[in-house]
Amino acid sequence: MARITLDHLAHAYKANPRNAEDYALKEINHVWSQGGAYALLGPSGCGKTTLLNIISGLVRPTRGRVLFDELDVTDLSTESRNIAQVFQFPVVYDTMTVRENLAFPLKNRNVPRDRTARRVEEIASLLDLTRVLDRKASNLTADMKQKISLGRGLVRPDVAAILFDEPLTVIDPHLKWQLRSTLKEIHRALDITMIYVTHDQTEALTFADKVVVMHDGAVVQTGTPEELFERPAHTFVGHFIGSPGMNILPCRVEGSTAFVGNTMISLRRVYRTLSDGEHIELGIRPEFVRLQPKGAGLPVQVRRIDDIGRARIARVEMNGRSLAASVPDGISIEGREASLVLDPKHVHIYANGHLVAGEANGGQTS
Ligand SMILES: Nc1ncnc2c1ncn2[C@@H]1O[C@H](COP(=O)(O)OP(=O)(O)OP(=O)(O)O)[C@@H](O)[C@H]1O
Repeated sequence: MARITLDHLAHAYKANPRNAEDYALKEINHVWSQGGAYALLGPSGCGKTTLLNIISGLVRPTRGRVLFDELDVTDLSTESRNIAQVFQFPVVYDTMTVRENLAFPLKNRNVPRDRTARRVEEIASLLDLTRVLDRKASNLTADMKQKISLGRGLVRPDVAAILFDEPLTVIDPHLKWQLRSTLKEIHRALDITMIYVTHDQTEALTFADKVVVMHDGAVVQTGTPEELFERPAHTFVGHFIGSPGMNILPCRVEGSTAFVGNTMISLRRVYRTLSDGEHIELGIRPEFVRLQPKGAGLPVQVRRIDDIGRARIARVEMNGRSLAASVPDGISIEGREASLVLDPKHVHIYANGHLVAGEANGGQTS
């Protein structure tokens, strides 16, 4: 079990990288605490697998170091790093029984037979595999085989960390939600550092205590699911997390007022530091925007209203830009013209994509 430190880590697949665009992974400094449950979340191509492969030792970084506790492992092979990995597709021995498959990583390391047997029973019970322990793996479904792969990853109690690379890809959708919460329970039971790579926000937010969001080769925010929702540090995080994602509107800001077109929006904070050359945007989640009949607020045109069970969401348009808003109970809109009212507590201001803290009216940054 280990704390994992990424120290000035960067990676370029091309030789002699010159500028930021040449790097698949831009410089990262990060500490994964011992025993933490982390998700590495981002769209395809953002560099997740590259980072995971650097931690596991499959890829040597162009720059920087990887430390497991105090030990520099940058030049150590995957085998000597003492980590377990679970991949997208099952890695099982078809000719062996489920019990033999689960025992394999322990047998390989000469763990005594009675300890192996106890651990296999424990892991099988956590993954609900007990009833198939003596069946041959070859006869099982892809779901079951992937559970065995998960079990093989989890069975060694002494690993520095377990790395999961999109482990639920082959799992049947109706079993996915169940396995997601099972993995979370397993993390609590085993106290091992776990890093879970996914492009699926639901998987990341269910599994992880801390989510590391990547975009275009860089970490744009590390935070709890609540922090990512309440205070996205980058417009990408606002847009990528949430369903629907955060509304982003170009604006102009003067002190504590934002101007979106001709509409003035009062802000809770004061923004004195924005400079002229920066691209300024206002971000607010649909949950904090109310659709109202035409009147005060941002003038919009309603395209449609979706009933998503727990709420009604309006899809609206403003100057060719699509936005989403909540529809309060009892509101009915005649025709297409309507207004949006923003809750100032949840309005964020971004400069060139990055959150600007602003100052509270008392003069403190917040
Ligand atoms: N072996 C390689 N050689 C050259 N470029 C690579 C190599 N592996 C990945 N890349 C590039 O590095 C970037 C990051 O890829 P990476 O696979 O790490 O992203 P990812 O977020 O894991 O995406 P996915 O979920 O699709 O695997 C991409 O632009 C990809 O094309």
